[in-house]
Amino acid sequence: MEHLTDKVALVTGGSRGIGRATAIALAAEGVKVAITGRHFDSLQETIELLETEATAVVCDMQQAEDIEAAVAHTIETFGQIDILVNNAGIMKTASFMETSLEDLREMFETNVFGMFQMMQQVIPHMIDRQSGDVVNIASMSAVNSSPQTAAYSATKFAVTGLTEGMMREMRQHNIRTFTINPSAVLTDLIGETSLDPETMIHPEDIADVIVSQLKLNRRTFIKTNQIWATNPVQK
Ligand SMILES: NC(=O)C1=CN([C@@H]2O[C@H](COP(=O)(O)OP(=O)(O)OC[C@H]3O[C@@H](n4cnc5c(N)ncnc54)[C@H](O)[C@@H]3O)[C@@H](O)[C@H]2O)C=CC1
Ligand SMILES: CC(=O)C(C)=O
Repeated sequence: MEHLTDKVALVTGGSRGIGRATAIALAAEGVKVAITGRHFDSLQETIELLETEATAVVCDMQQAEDIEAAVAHTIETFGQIDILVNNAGIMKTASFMETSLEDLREMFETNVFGMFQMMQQVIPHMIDRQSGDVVNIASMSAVNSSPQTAAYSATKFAVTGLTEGMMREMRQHNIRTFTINPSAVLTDLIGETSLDPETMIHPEDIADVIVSQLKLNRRTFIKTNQIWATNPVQK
């Protein structure tokens, strides 16, 4: 297994949920962490939980200049980026006929275009160093689409396509790319559910999967996974 100590990670959407749990888990491994999000105060709350060198940058994934600045800040602060965790995302649910074009656009802006721009900013640094790990959070909604989530699913199917093609181009540079497909995780994004929270996946479980995959010997990686709750029960 690889050690992650002294590597540098940039985690988007680090203010809560899966992003915060991932930042905490990476920090516990000795990784230096930069987190991004839209609100300074909630980013600061995460920073206080990190037992490592850490920095926070306000960055709206819908703004290209914010993404550029966040990457520049991370490189200035830590000198490199070894691990990019593309986690920031939004979900708006509605029946197909009630889905507005505006909501579809907003989800694509954050979940796909933001991720695309973040990768285009970070990957050149990884190519220069002939090493790097990109972790893209897709979803089980990238595998199956369902009533009420056609538009969200479309963004996550797009994440899969974007990620796989990029991965096939970049592995010649020793850049590993992991697509993570969780089913329902207990976070603000999922909101109220009919499931007993204790039986759902918790954000820390996803963080554990990410850390364990990153620790694999660099000659190998898990291209895509599917993370399910073992026995989700109704409340
Ligand atoms: N919670 C769930 O059941 C599942 C979530 N996912 C994915 O996991 C990722 C993280 O979601 P959760 O932690 O569950 O949600 P969350 O709502 O708790 O956290 C989302 C994070 O993304 C950030 N974010 C949203 N829009 C942004 C923008 N325009 N610019 C910058 N940051 C922005 C938020 O501020 C927050 O930090 C998302 O990509 C989501 O689609 C995937 C499968 C299941
Ligand atoms: C929210 C989400 O992406 C699920 C339940 O797969």
